[in-house]
Amino acid sequence: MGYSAAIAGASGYAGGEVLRLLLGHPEMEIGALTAAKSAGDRLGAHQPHLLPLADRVLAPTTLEELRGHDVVYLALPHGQSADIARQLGDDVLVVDCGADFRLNDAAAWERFYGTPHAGTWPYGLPELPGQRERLAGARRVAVPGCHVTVATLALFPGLAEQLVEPDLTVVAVTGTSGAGKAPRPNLVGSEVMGALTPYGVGGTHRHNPEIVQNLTAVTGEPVRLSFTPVLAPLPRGILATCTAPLRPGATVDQVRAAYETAYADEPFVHLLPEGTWPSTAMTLGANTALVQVTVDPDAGRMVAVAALDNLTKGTAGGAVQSTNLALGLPETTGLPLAAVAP
Ligand SMILES: NC(=O)C1=CN([C@@H]2O[C@H](COP(=O)(O)OP(=O)(O)OC[C@H]3O[C@@H](n4cnc5c(N)ncnc54)[C@H](OP(=O)(O)O)[C@@H]3O)[C@@H](O)[C@H]2O)C=CC1
Ligand SMILES: CC(=O)N[C@@H](CCC(=O)OP(=O)(O)O)C(=O)O
Repeated sequence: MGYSAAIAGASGYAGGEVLRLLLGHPEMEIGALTAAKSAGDRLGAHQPHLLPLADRVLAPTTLEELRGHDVVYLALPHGQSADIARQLGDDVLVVDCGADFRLNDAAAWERFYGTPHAGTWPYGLPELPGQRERLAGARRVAVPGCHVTVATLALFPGLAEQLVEPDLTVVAVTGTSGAGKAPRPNLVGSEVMGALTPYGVGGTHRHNPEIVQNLTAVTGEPVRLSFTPVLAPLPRGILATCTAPLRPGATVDQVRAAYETAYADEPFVHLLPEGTWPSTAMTLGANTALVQVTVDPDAGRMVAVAALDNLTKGTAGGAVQSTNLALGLPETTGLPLAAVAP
């Protein structure tokens, strides 16, 4: 074992998925596990699927518990990461699954999160152009939001090759685990089961500025985005349907070639064979994003669809992938390519 890792927020969904992946990671030893009101409980009371760790006891989330590890994963509610991260030394790799350090633009942060901006860290989406270089050797990583990962991967190759106008629509159907474990009125079983429900409609969802940030960096032009998330009665998974107007003269062959080139060497992002469309079920538990793209000639638009597991490639898998890059390990170490089916 090369590195020790502490996990803050180990009783939550994101922390639990980080732990599931680290249990299969040959270079990682699992150190402190911390929580807030669950401190003092057995991990097994909150994560019964993580049998090898069931008898570990959750500690309070304090500096004393977290320091002394090579890597600290923060899987805490928004706004809880900055204080802890500030106190951990620069020799520690801190990987934040929350939003605190994702945005460059302090005004956008304050508009969507309503608190002062904590800062900006290297962004944990290795597939974005130039990002692997920024993650190599990093000591701080901001893991993207799950809707942001799926929308960015669905759209960036077409934008990067200037085949579509930066005037985007994204409708992302998402499973309920994206909302975390804390109970919410619209997330009780009888409200969710048998229903599809939009939320964060009309440009109000906090992932809007993060998607725009990523795609503006790719195009170098201002990006207009209409993003609508839809809650679905699934525990895991996001399916994003994304469209953009074709630029004059752009063809379906050029669009397909752009995606083939962008993803040819990617270990975790796969362009499916023509005619096969992604489904969330193809990605469950795997660190994969599956993509398909075509052109709707009557609408004059590119249509790109991507699926991933919000807890794996959408959070914890992205976190471990970025950890591998930051530590100089092979990027794929410990990360599953095979999903669970049916
Ligand atoms: N779920 C997802 O798909 C994704 C989640 N994320 C991000 O990951 C982070 C965690 O989300 P998720 O796991 O879903 O949330 P959960 O509600 O499932 O878990 C939250 C965790 O944080 C702990 N916690 C709560 N308040 C505090 C506090 N004040 N100090 C220390 N620990 C605290 C909880 O402990 P206790 O049990 O004791 O309350 C629990 O372990 C969030 O920032 C989220 O936005 C990012 C991408 C996707
Ligand atoms: C179903 C659901 O509520 N999903 C969450 C996605 C959470 C996520 O990706 O994480 P961050 O909160 O870290 O950005 C949402 O839309 O807010």
